[in-house]
Amino acid sequence: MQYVSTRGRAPALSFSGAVLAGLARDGGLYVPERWPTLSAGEIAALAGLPYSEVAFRVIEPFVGDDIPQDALRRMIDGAYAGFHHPAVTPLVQIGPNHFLLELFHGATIAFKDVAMQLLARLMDHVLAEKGERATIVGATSGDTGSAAIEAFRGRENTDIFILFPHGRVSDVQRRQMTTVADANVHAIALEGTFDDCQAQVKAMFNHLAFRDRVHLSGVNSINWGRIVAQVVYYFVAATALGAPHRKVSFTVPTGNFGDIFAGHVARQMGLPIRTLVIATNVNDILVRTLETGRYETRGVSATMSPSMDIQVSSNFERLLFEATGRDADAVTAMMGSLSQSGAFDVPAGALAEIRAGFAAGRADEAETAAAIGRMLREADYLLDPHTATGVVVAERHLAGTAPMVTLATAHPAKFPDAVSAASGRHPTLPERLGDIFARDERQSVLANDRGRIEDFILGRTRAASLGA
Ligand SMILES: Cc1ncc(COP(=O)(O)O)c(C=O)c1O
Ligand SMILES: N[C@@H](CCOP(=O)(O)O)C(=O)O
Repeated sequence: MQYVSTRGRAPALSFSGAVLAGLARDGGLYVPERWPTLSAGEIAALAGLPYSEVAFRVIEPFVGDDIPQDALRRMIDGAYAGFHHPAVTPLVQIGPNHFLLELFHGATIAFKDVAMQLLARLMDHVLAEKGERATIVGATSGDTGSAAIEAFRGRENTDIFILFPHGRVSDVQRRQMTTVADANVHAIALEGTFDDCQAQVKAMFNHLAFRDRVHLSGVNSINWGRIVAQVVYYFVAATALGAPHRKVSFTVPTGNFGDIFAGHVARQMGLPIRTLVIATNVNDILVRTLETGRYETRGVSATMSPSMDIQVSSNFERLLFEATGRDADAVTAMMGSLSQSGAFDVPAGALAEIRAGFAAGRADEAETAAAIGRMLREADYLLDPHTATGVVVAERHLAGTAPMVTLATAHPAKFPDAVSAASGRHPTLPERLGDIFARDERQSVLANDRGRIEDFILGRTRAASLGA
């Protein structure tokens, strides 16, 4: 399987190449040259299998002969052995036709662990095969960073630098990043927003001399390795609810559009998904885009679901590529307009295509808080604020016979202040994180300046000497 860039001007790469590259050299995102499909029989056979077996069957067609099958199996088994629930991503019913897919049973109690645990193993494998080291950079609004640090800490072949918006993540999220003592881990509090962090990461990728010198690689959902691992749980949930014999809908709390794009991939592979519902907080650029056809950035507002306080939603580029019939020139023009003027218009045909497969809705702060309180009273279930936005929006789309699965993307204890204010109940941190407030913190506060960030990385990465 080869991977092509959404901007059409970077060389096609193998699976390993796309995973190591992160962002394509033309600024685009890698997607497979075609979608592998599973037949209805193959999908039906997934029901009830262990999570890691489903993962192998879903991921293997994207890898092909690039990684030996036994090595891929070992990495998948290792990635999910450490989860704290036997089902890895269990389903919980919260209403007559409404289910939560709990994605927070990994080490850092957010959905990012599901993909990051595998991505770290894939990268380690590929780097070891090549005898290389890499410098990993990532931008986080709180959850990607902690999951990435946990997955890459202490690994010999990688140094990891995570940029998070100074003062805009929860205390638990920050401490998950700043209390890790391993020498290859660097937590950078950037003076800016998440969008600034993400823009700096992309700028470093587009600074080719720096990129090559430090063997830059990325762990955000711009990396195809993240998306492919997230496709798996759509199959797990849908087959548990009767797919392929009946359709299932999903509501996805959305920011960077990686998680819901994974749902789109599952559908392209043959999983009968009725609707993919995009749920946002008041940072609702995607909802406005579906309503008006114009993608237009505005100032970002701080909310009780900070991981979704995002304006530039990276993976939407992958959907635009799909919806324009893989027209790389059209995508390049839209992304050019976005970086120049902060906006672009989605062509009418592409917009119709997107609207056919996706719905979208926003939940404001009051609605989100009310949902947290109500779910505790009615279902004795404590939602985290991101999941709560999903529940609010999902409830508007429950009509019909297809079961609705809302992705529960984080554990409420990651956001204790917001959750206790909304519900009156203080969520308890799982025991494995119990000492997080007793550990020493280590972070570097940096200005929002690419030169300063690159100097910081050059002074600390072990990959630079190899690439110099
Ligand atoms: C808890 C939580 N929910 C939802 C999201 C949004 O996911 P995505 O960026 O894949 O759209 C994020 C951040 O990515 C998150 O950390
Ligand atoms: N909400 C995310 C933002 C980055 O998303 P990613 O999926 O592209 O890594 C976070 O928690 O950091």
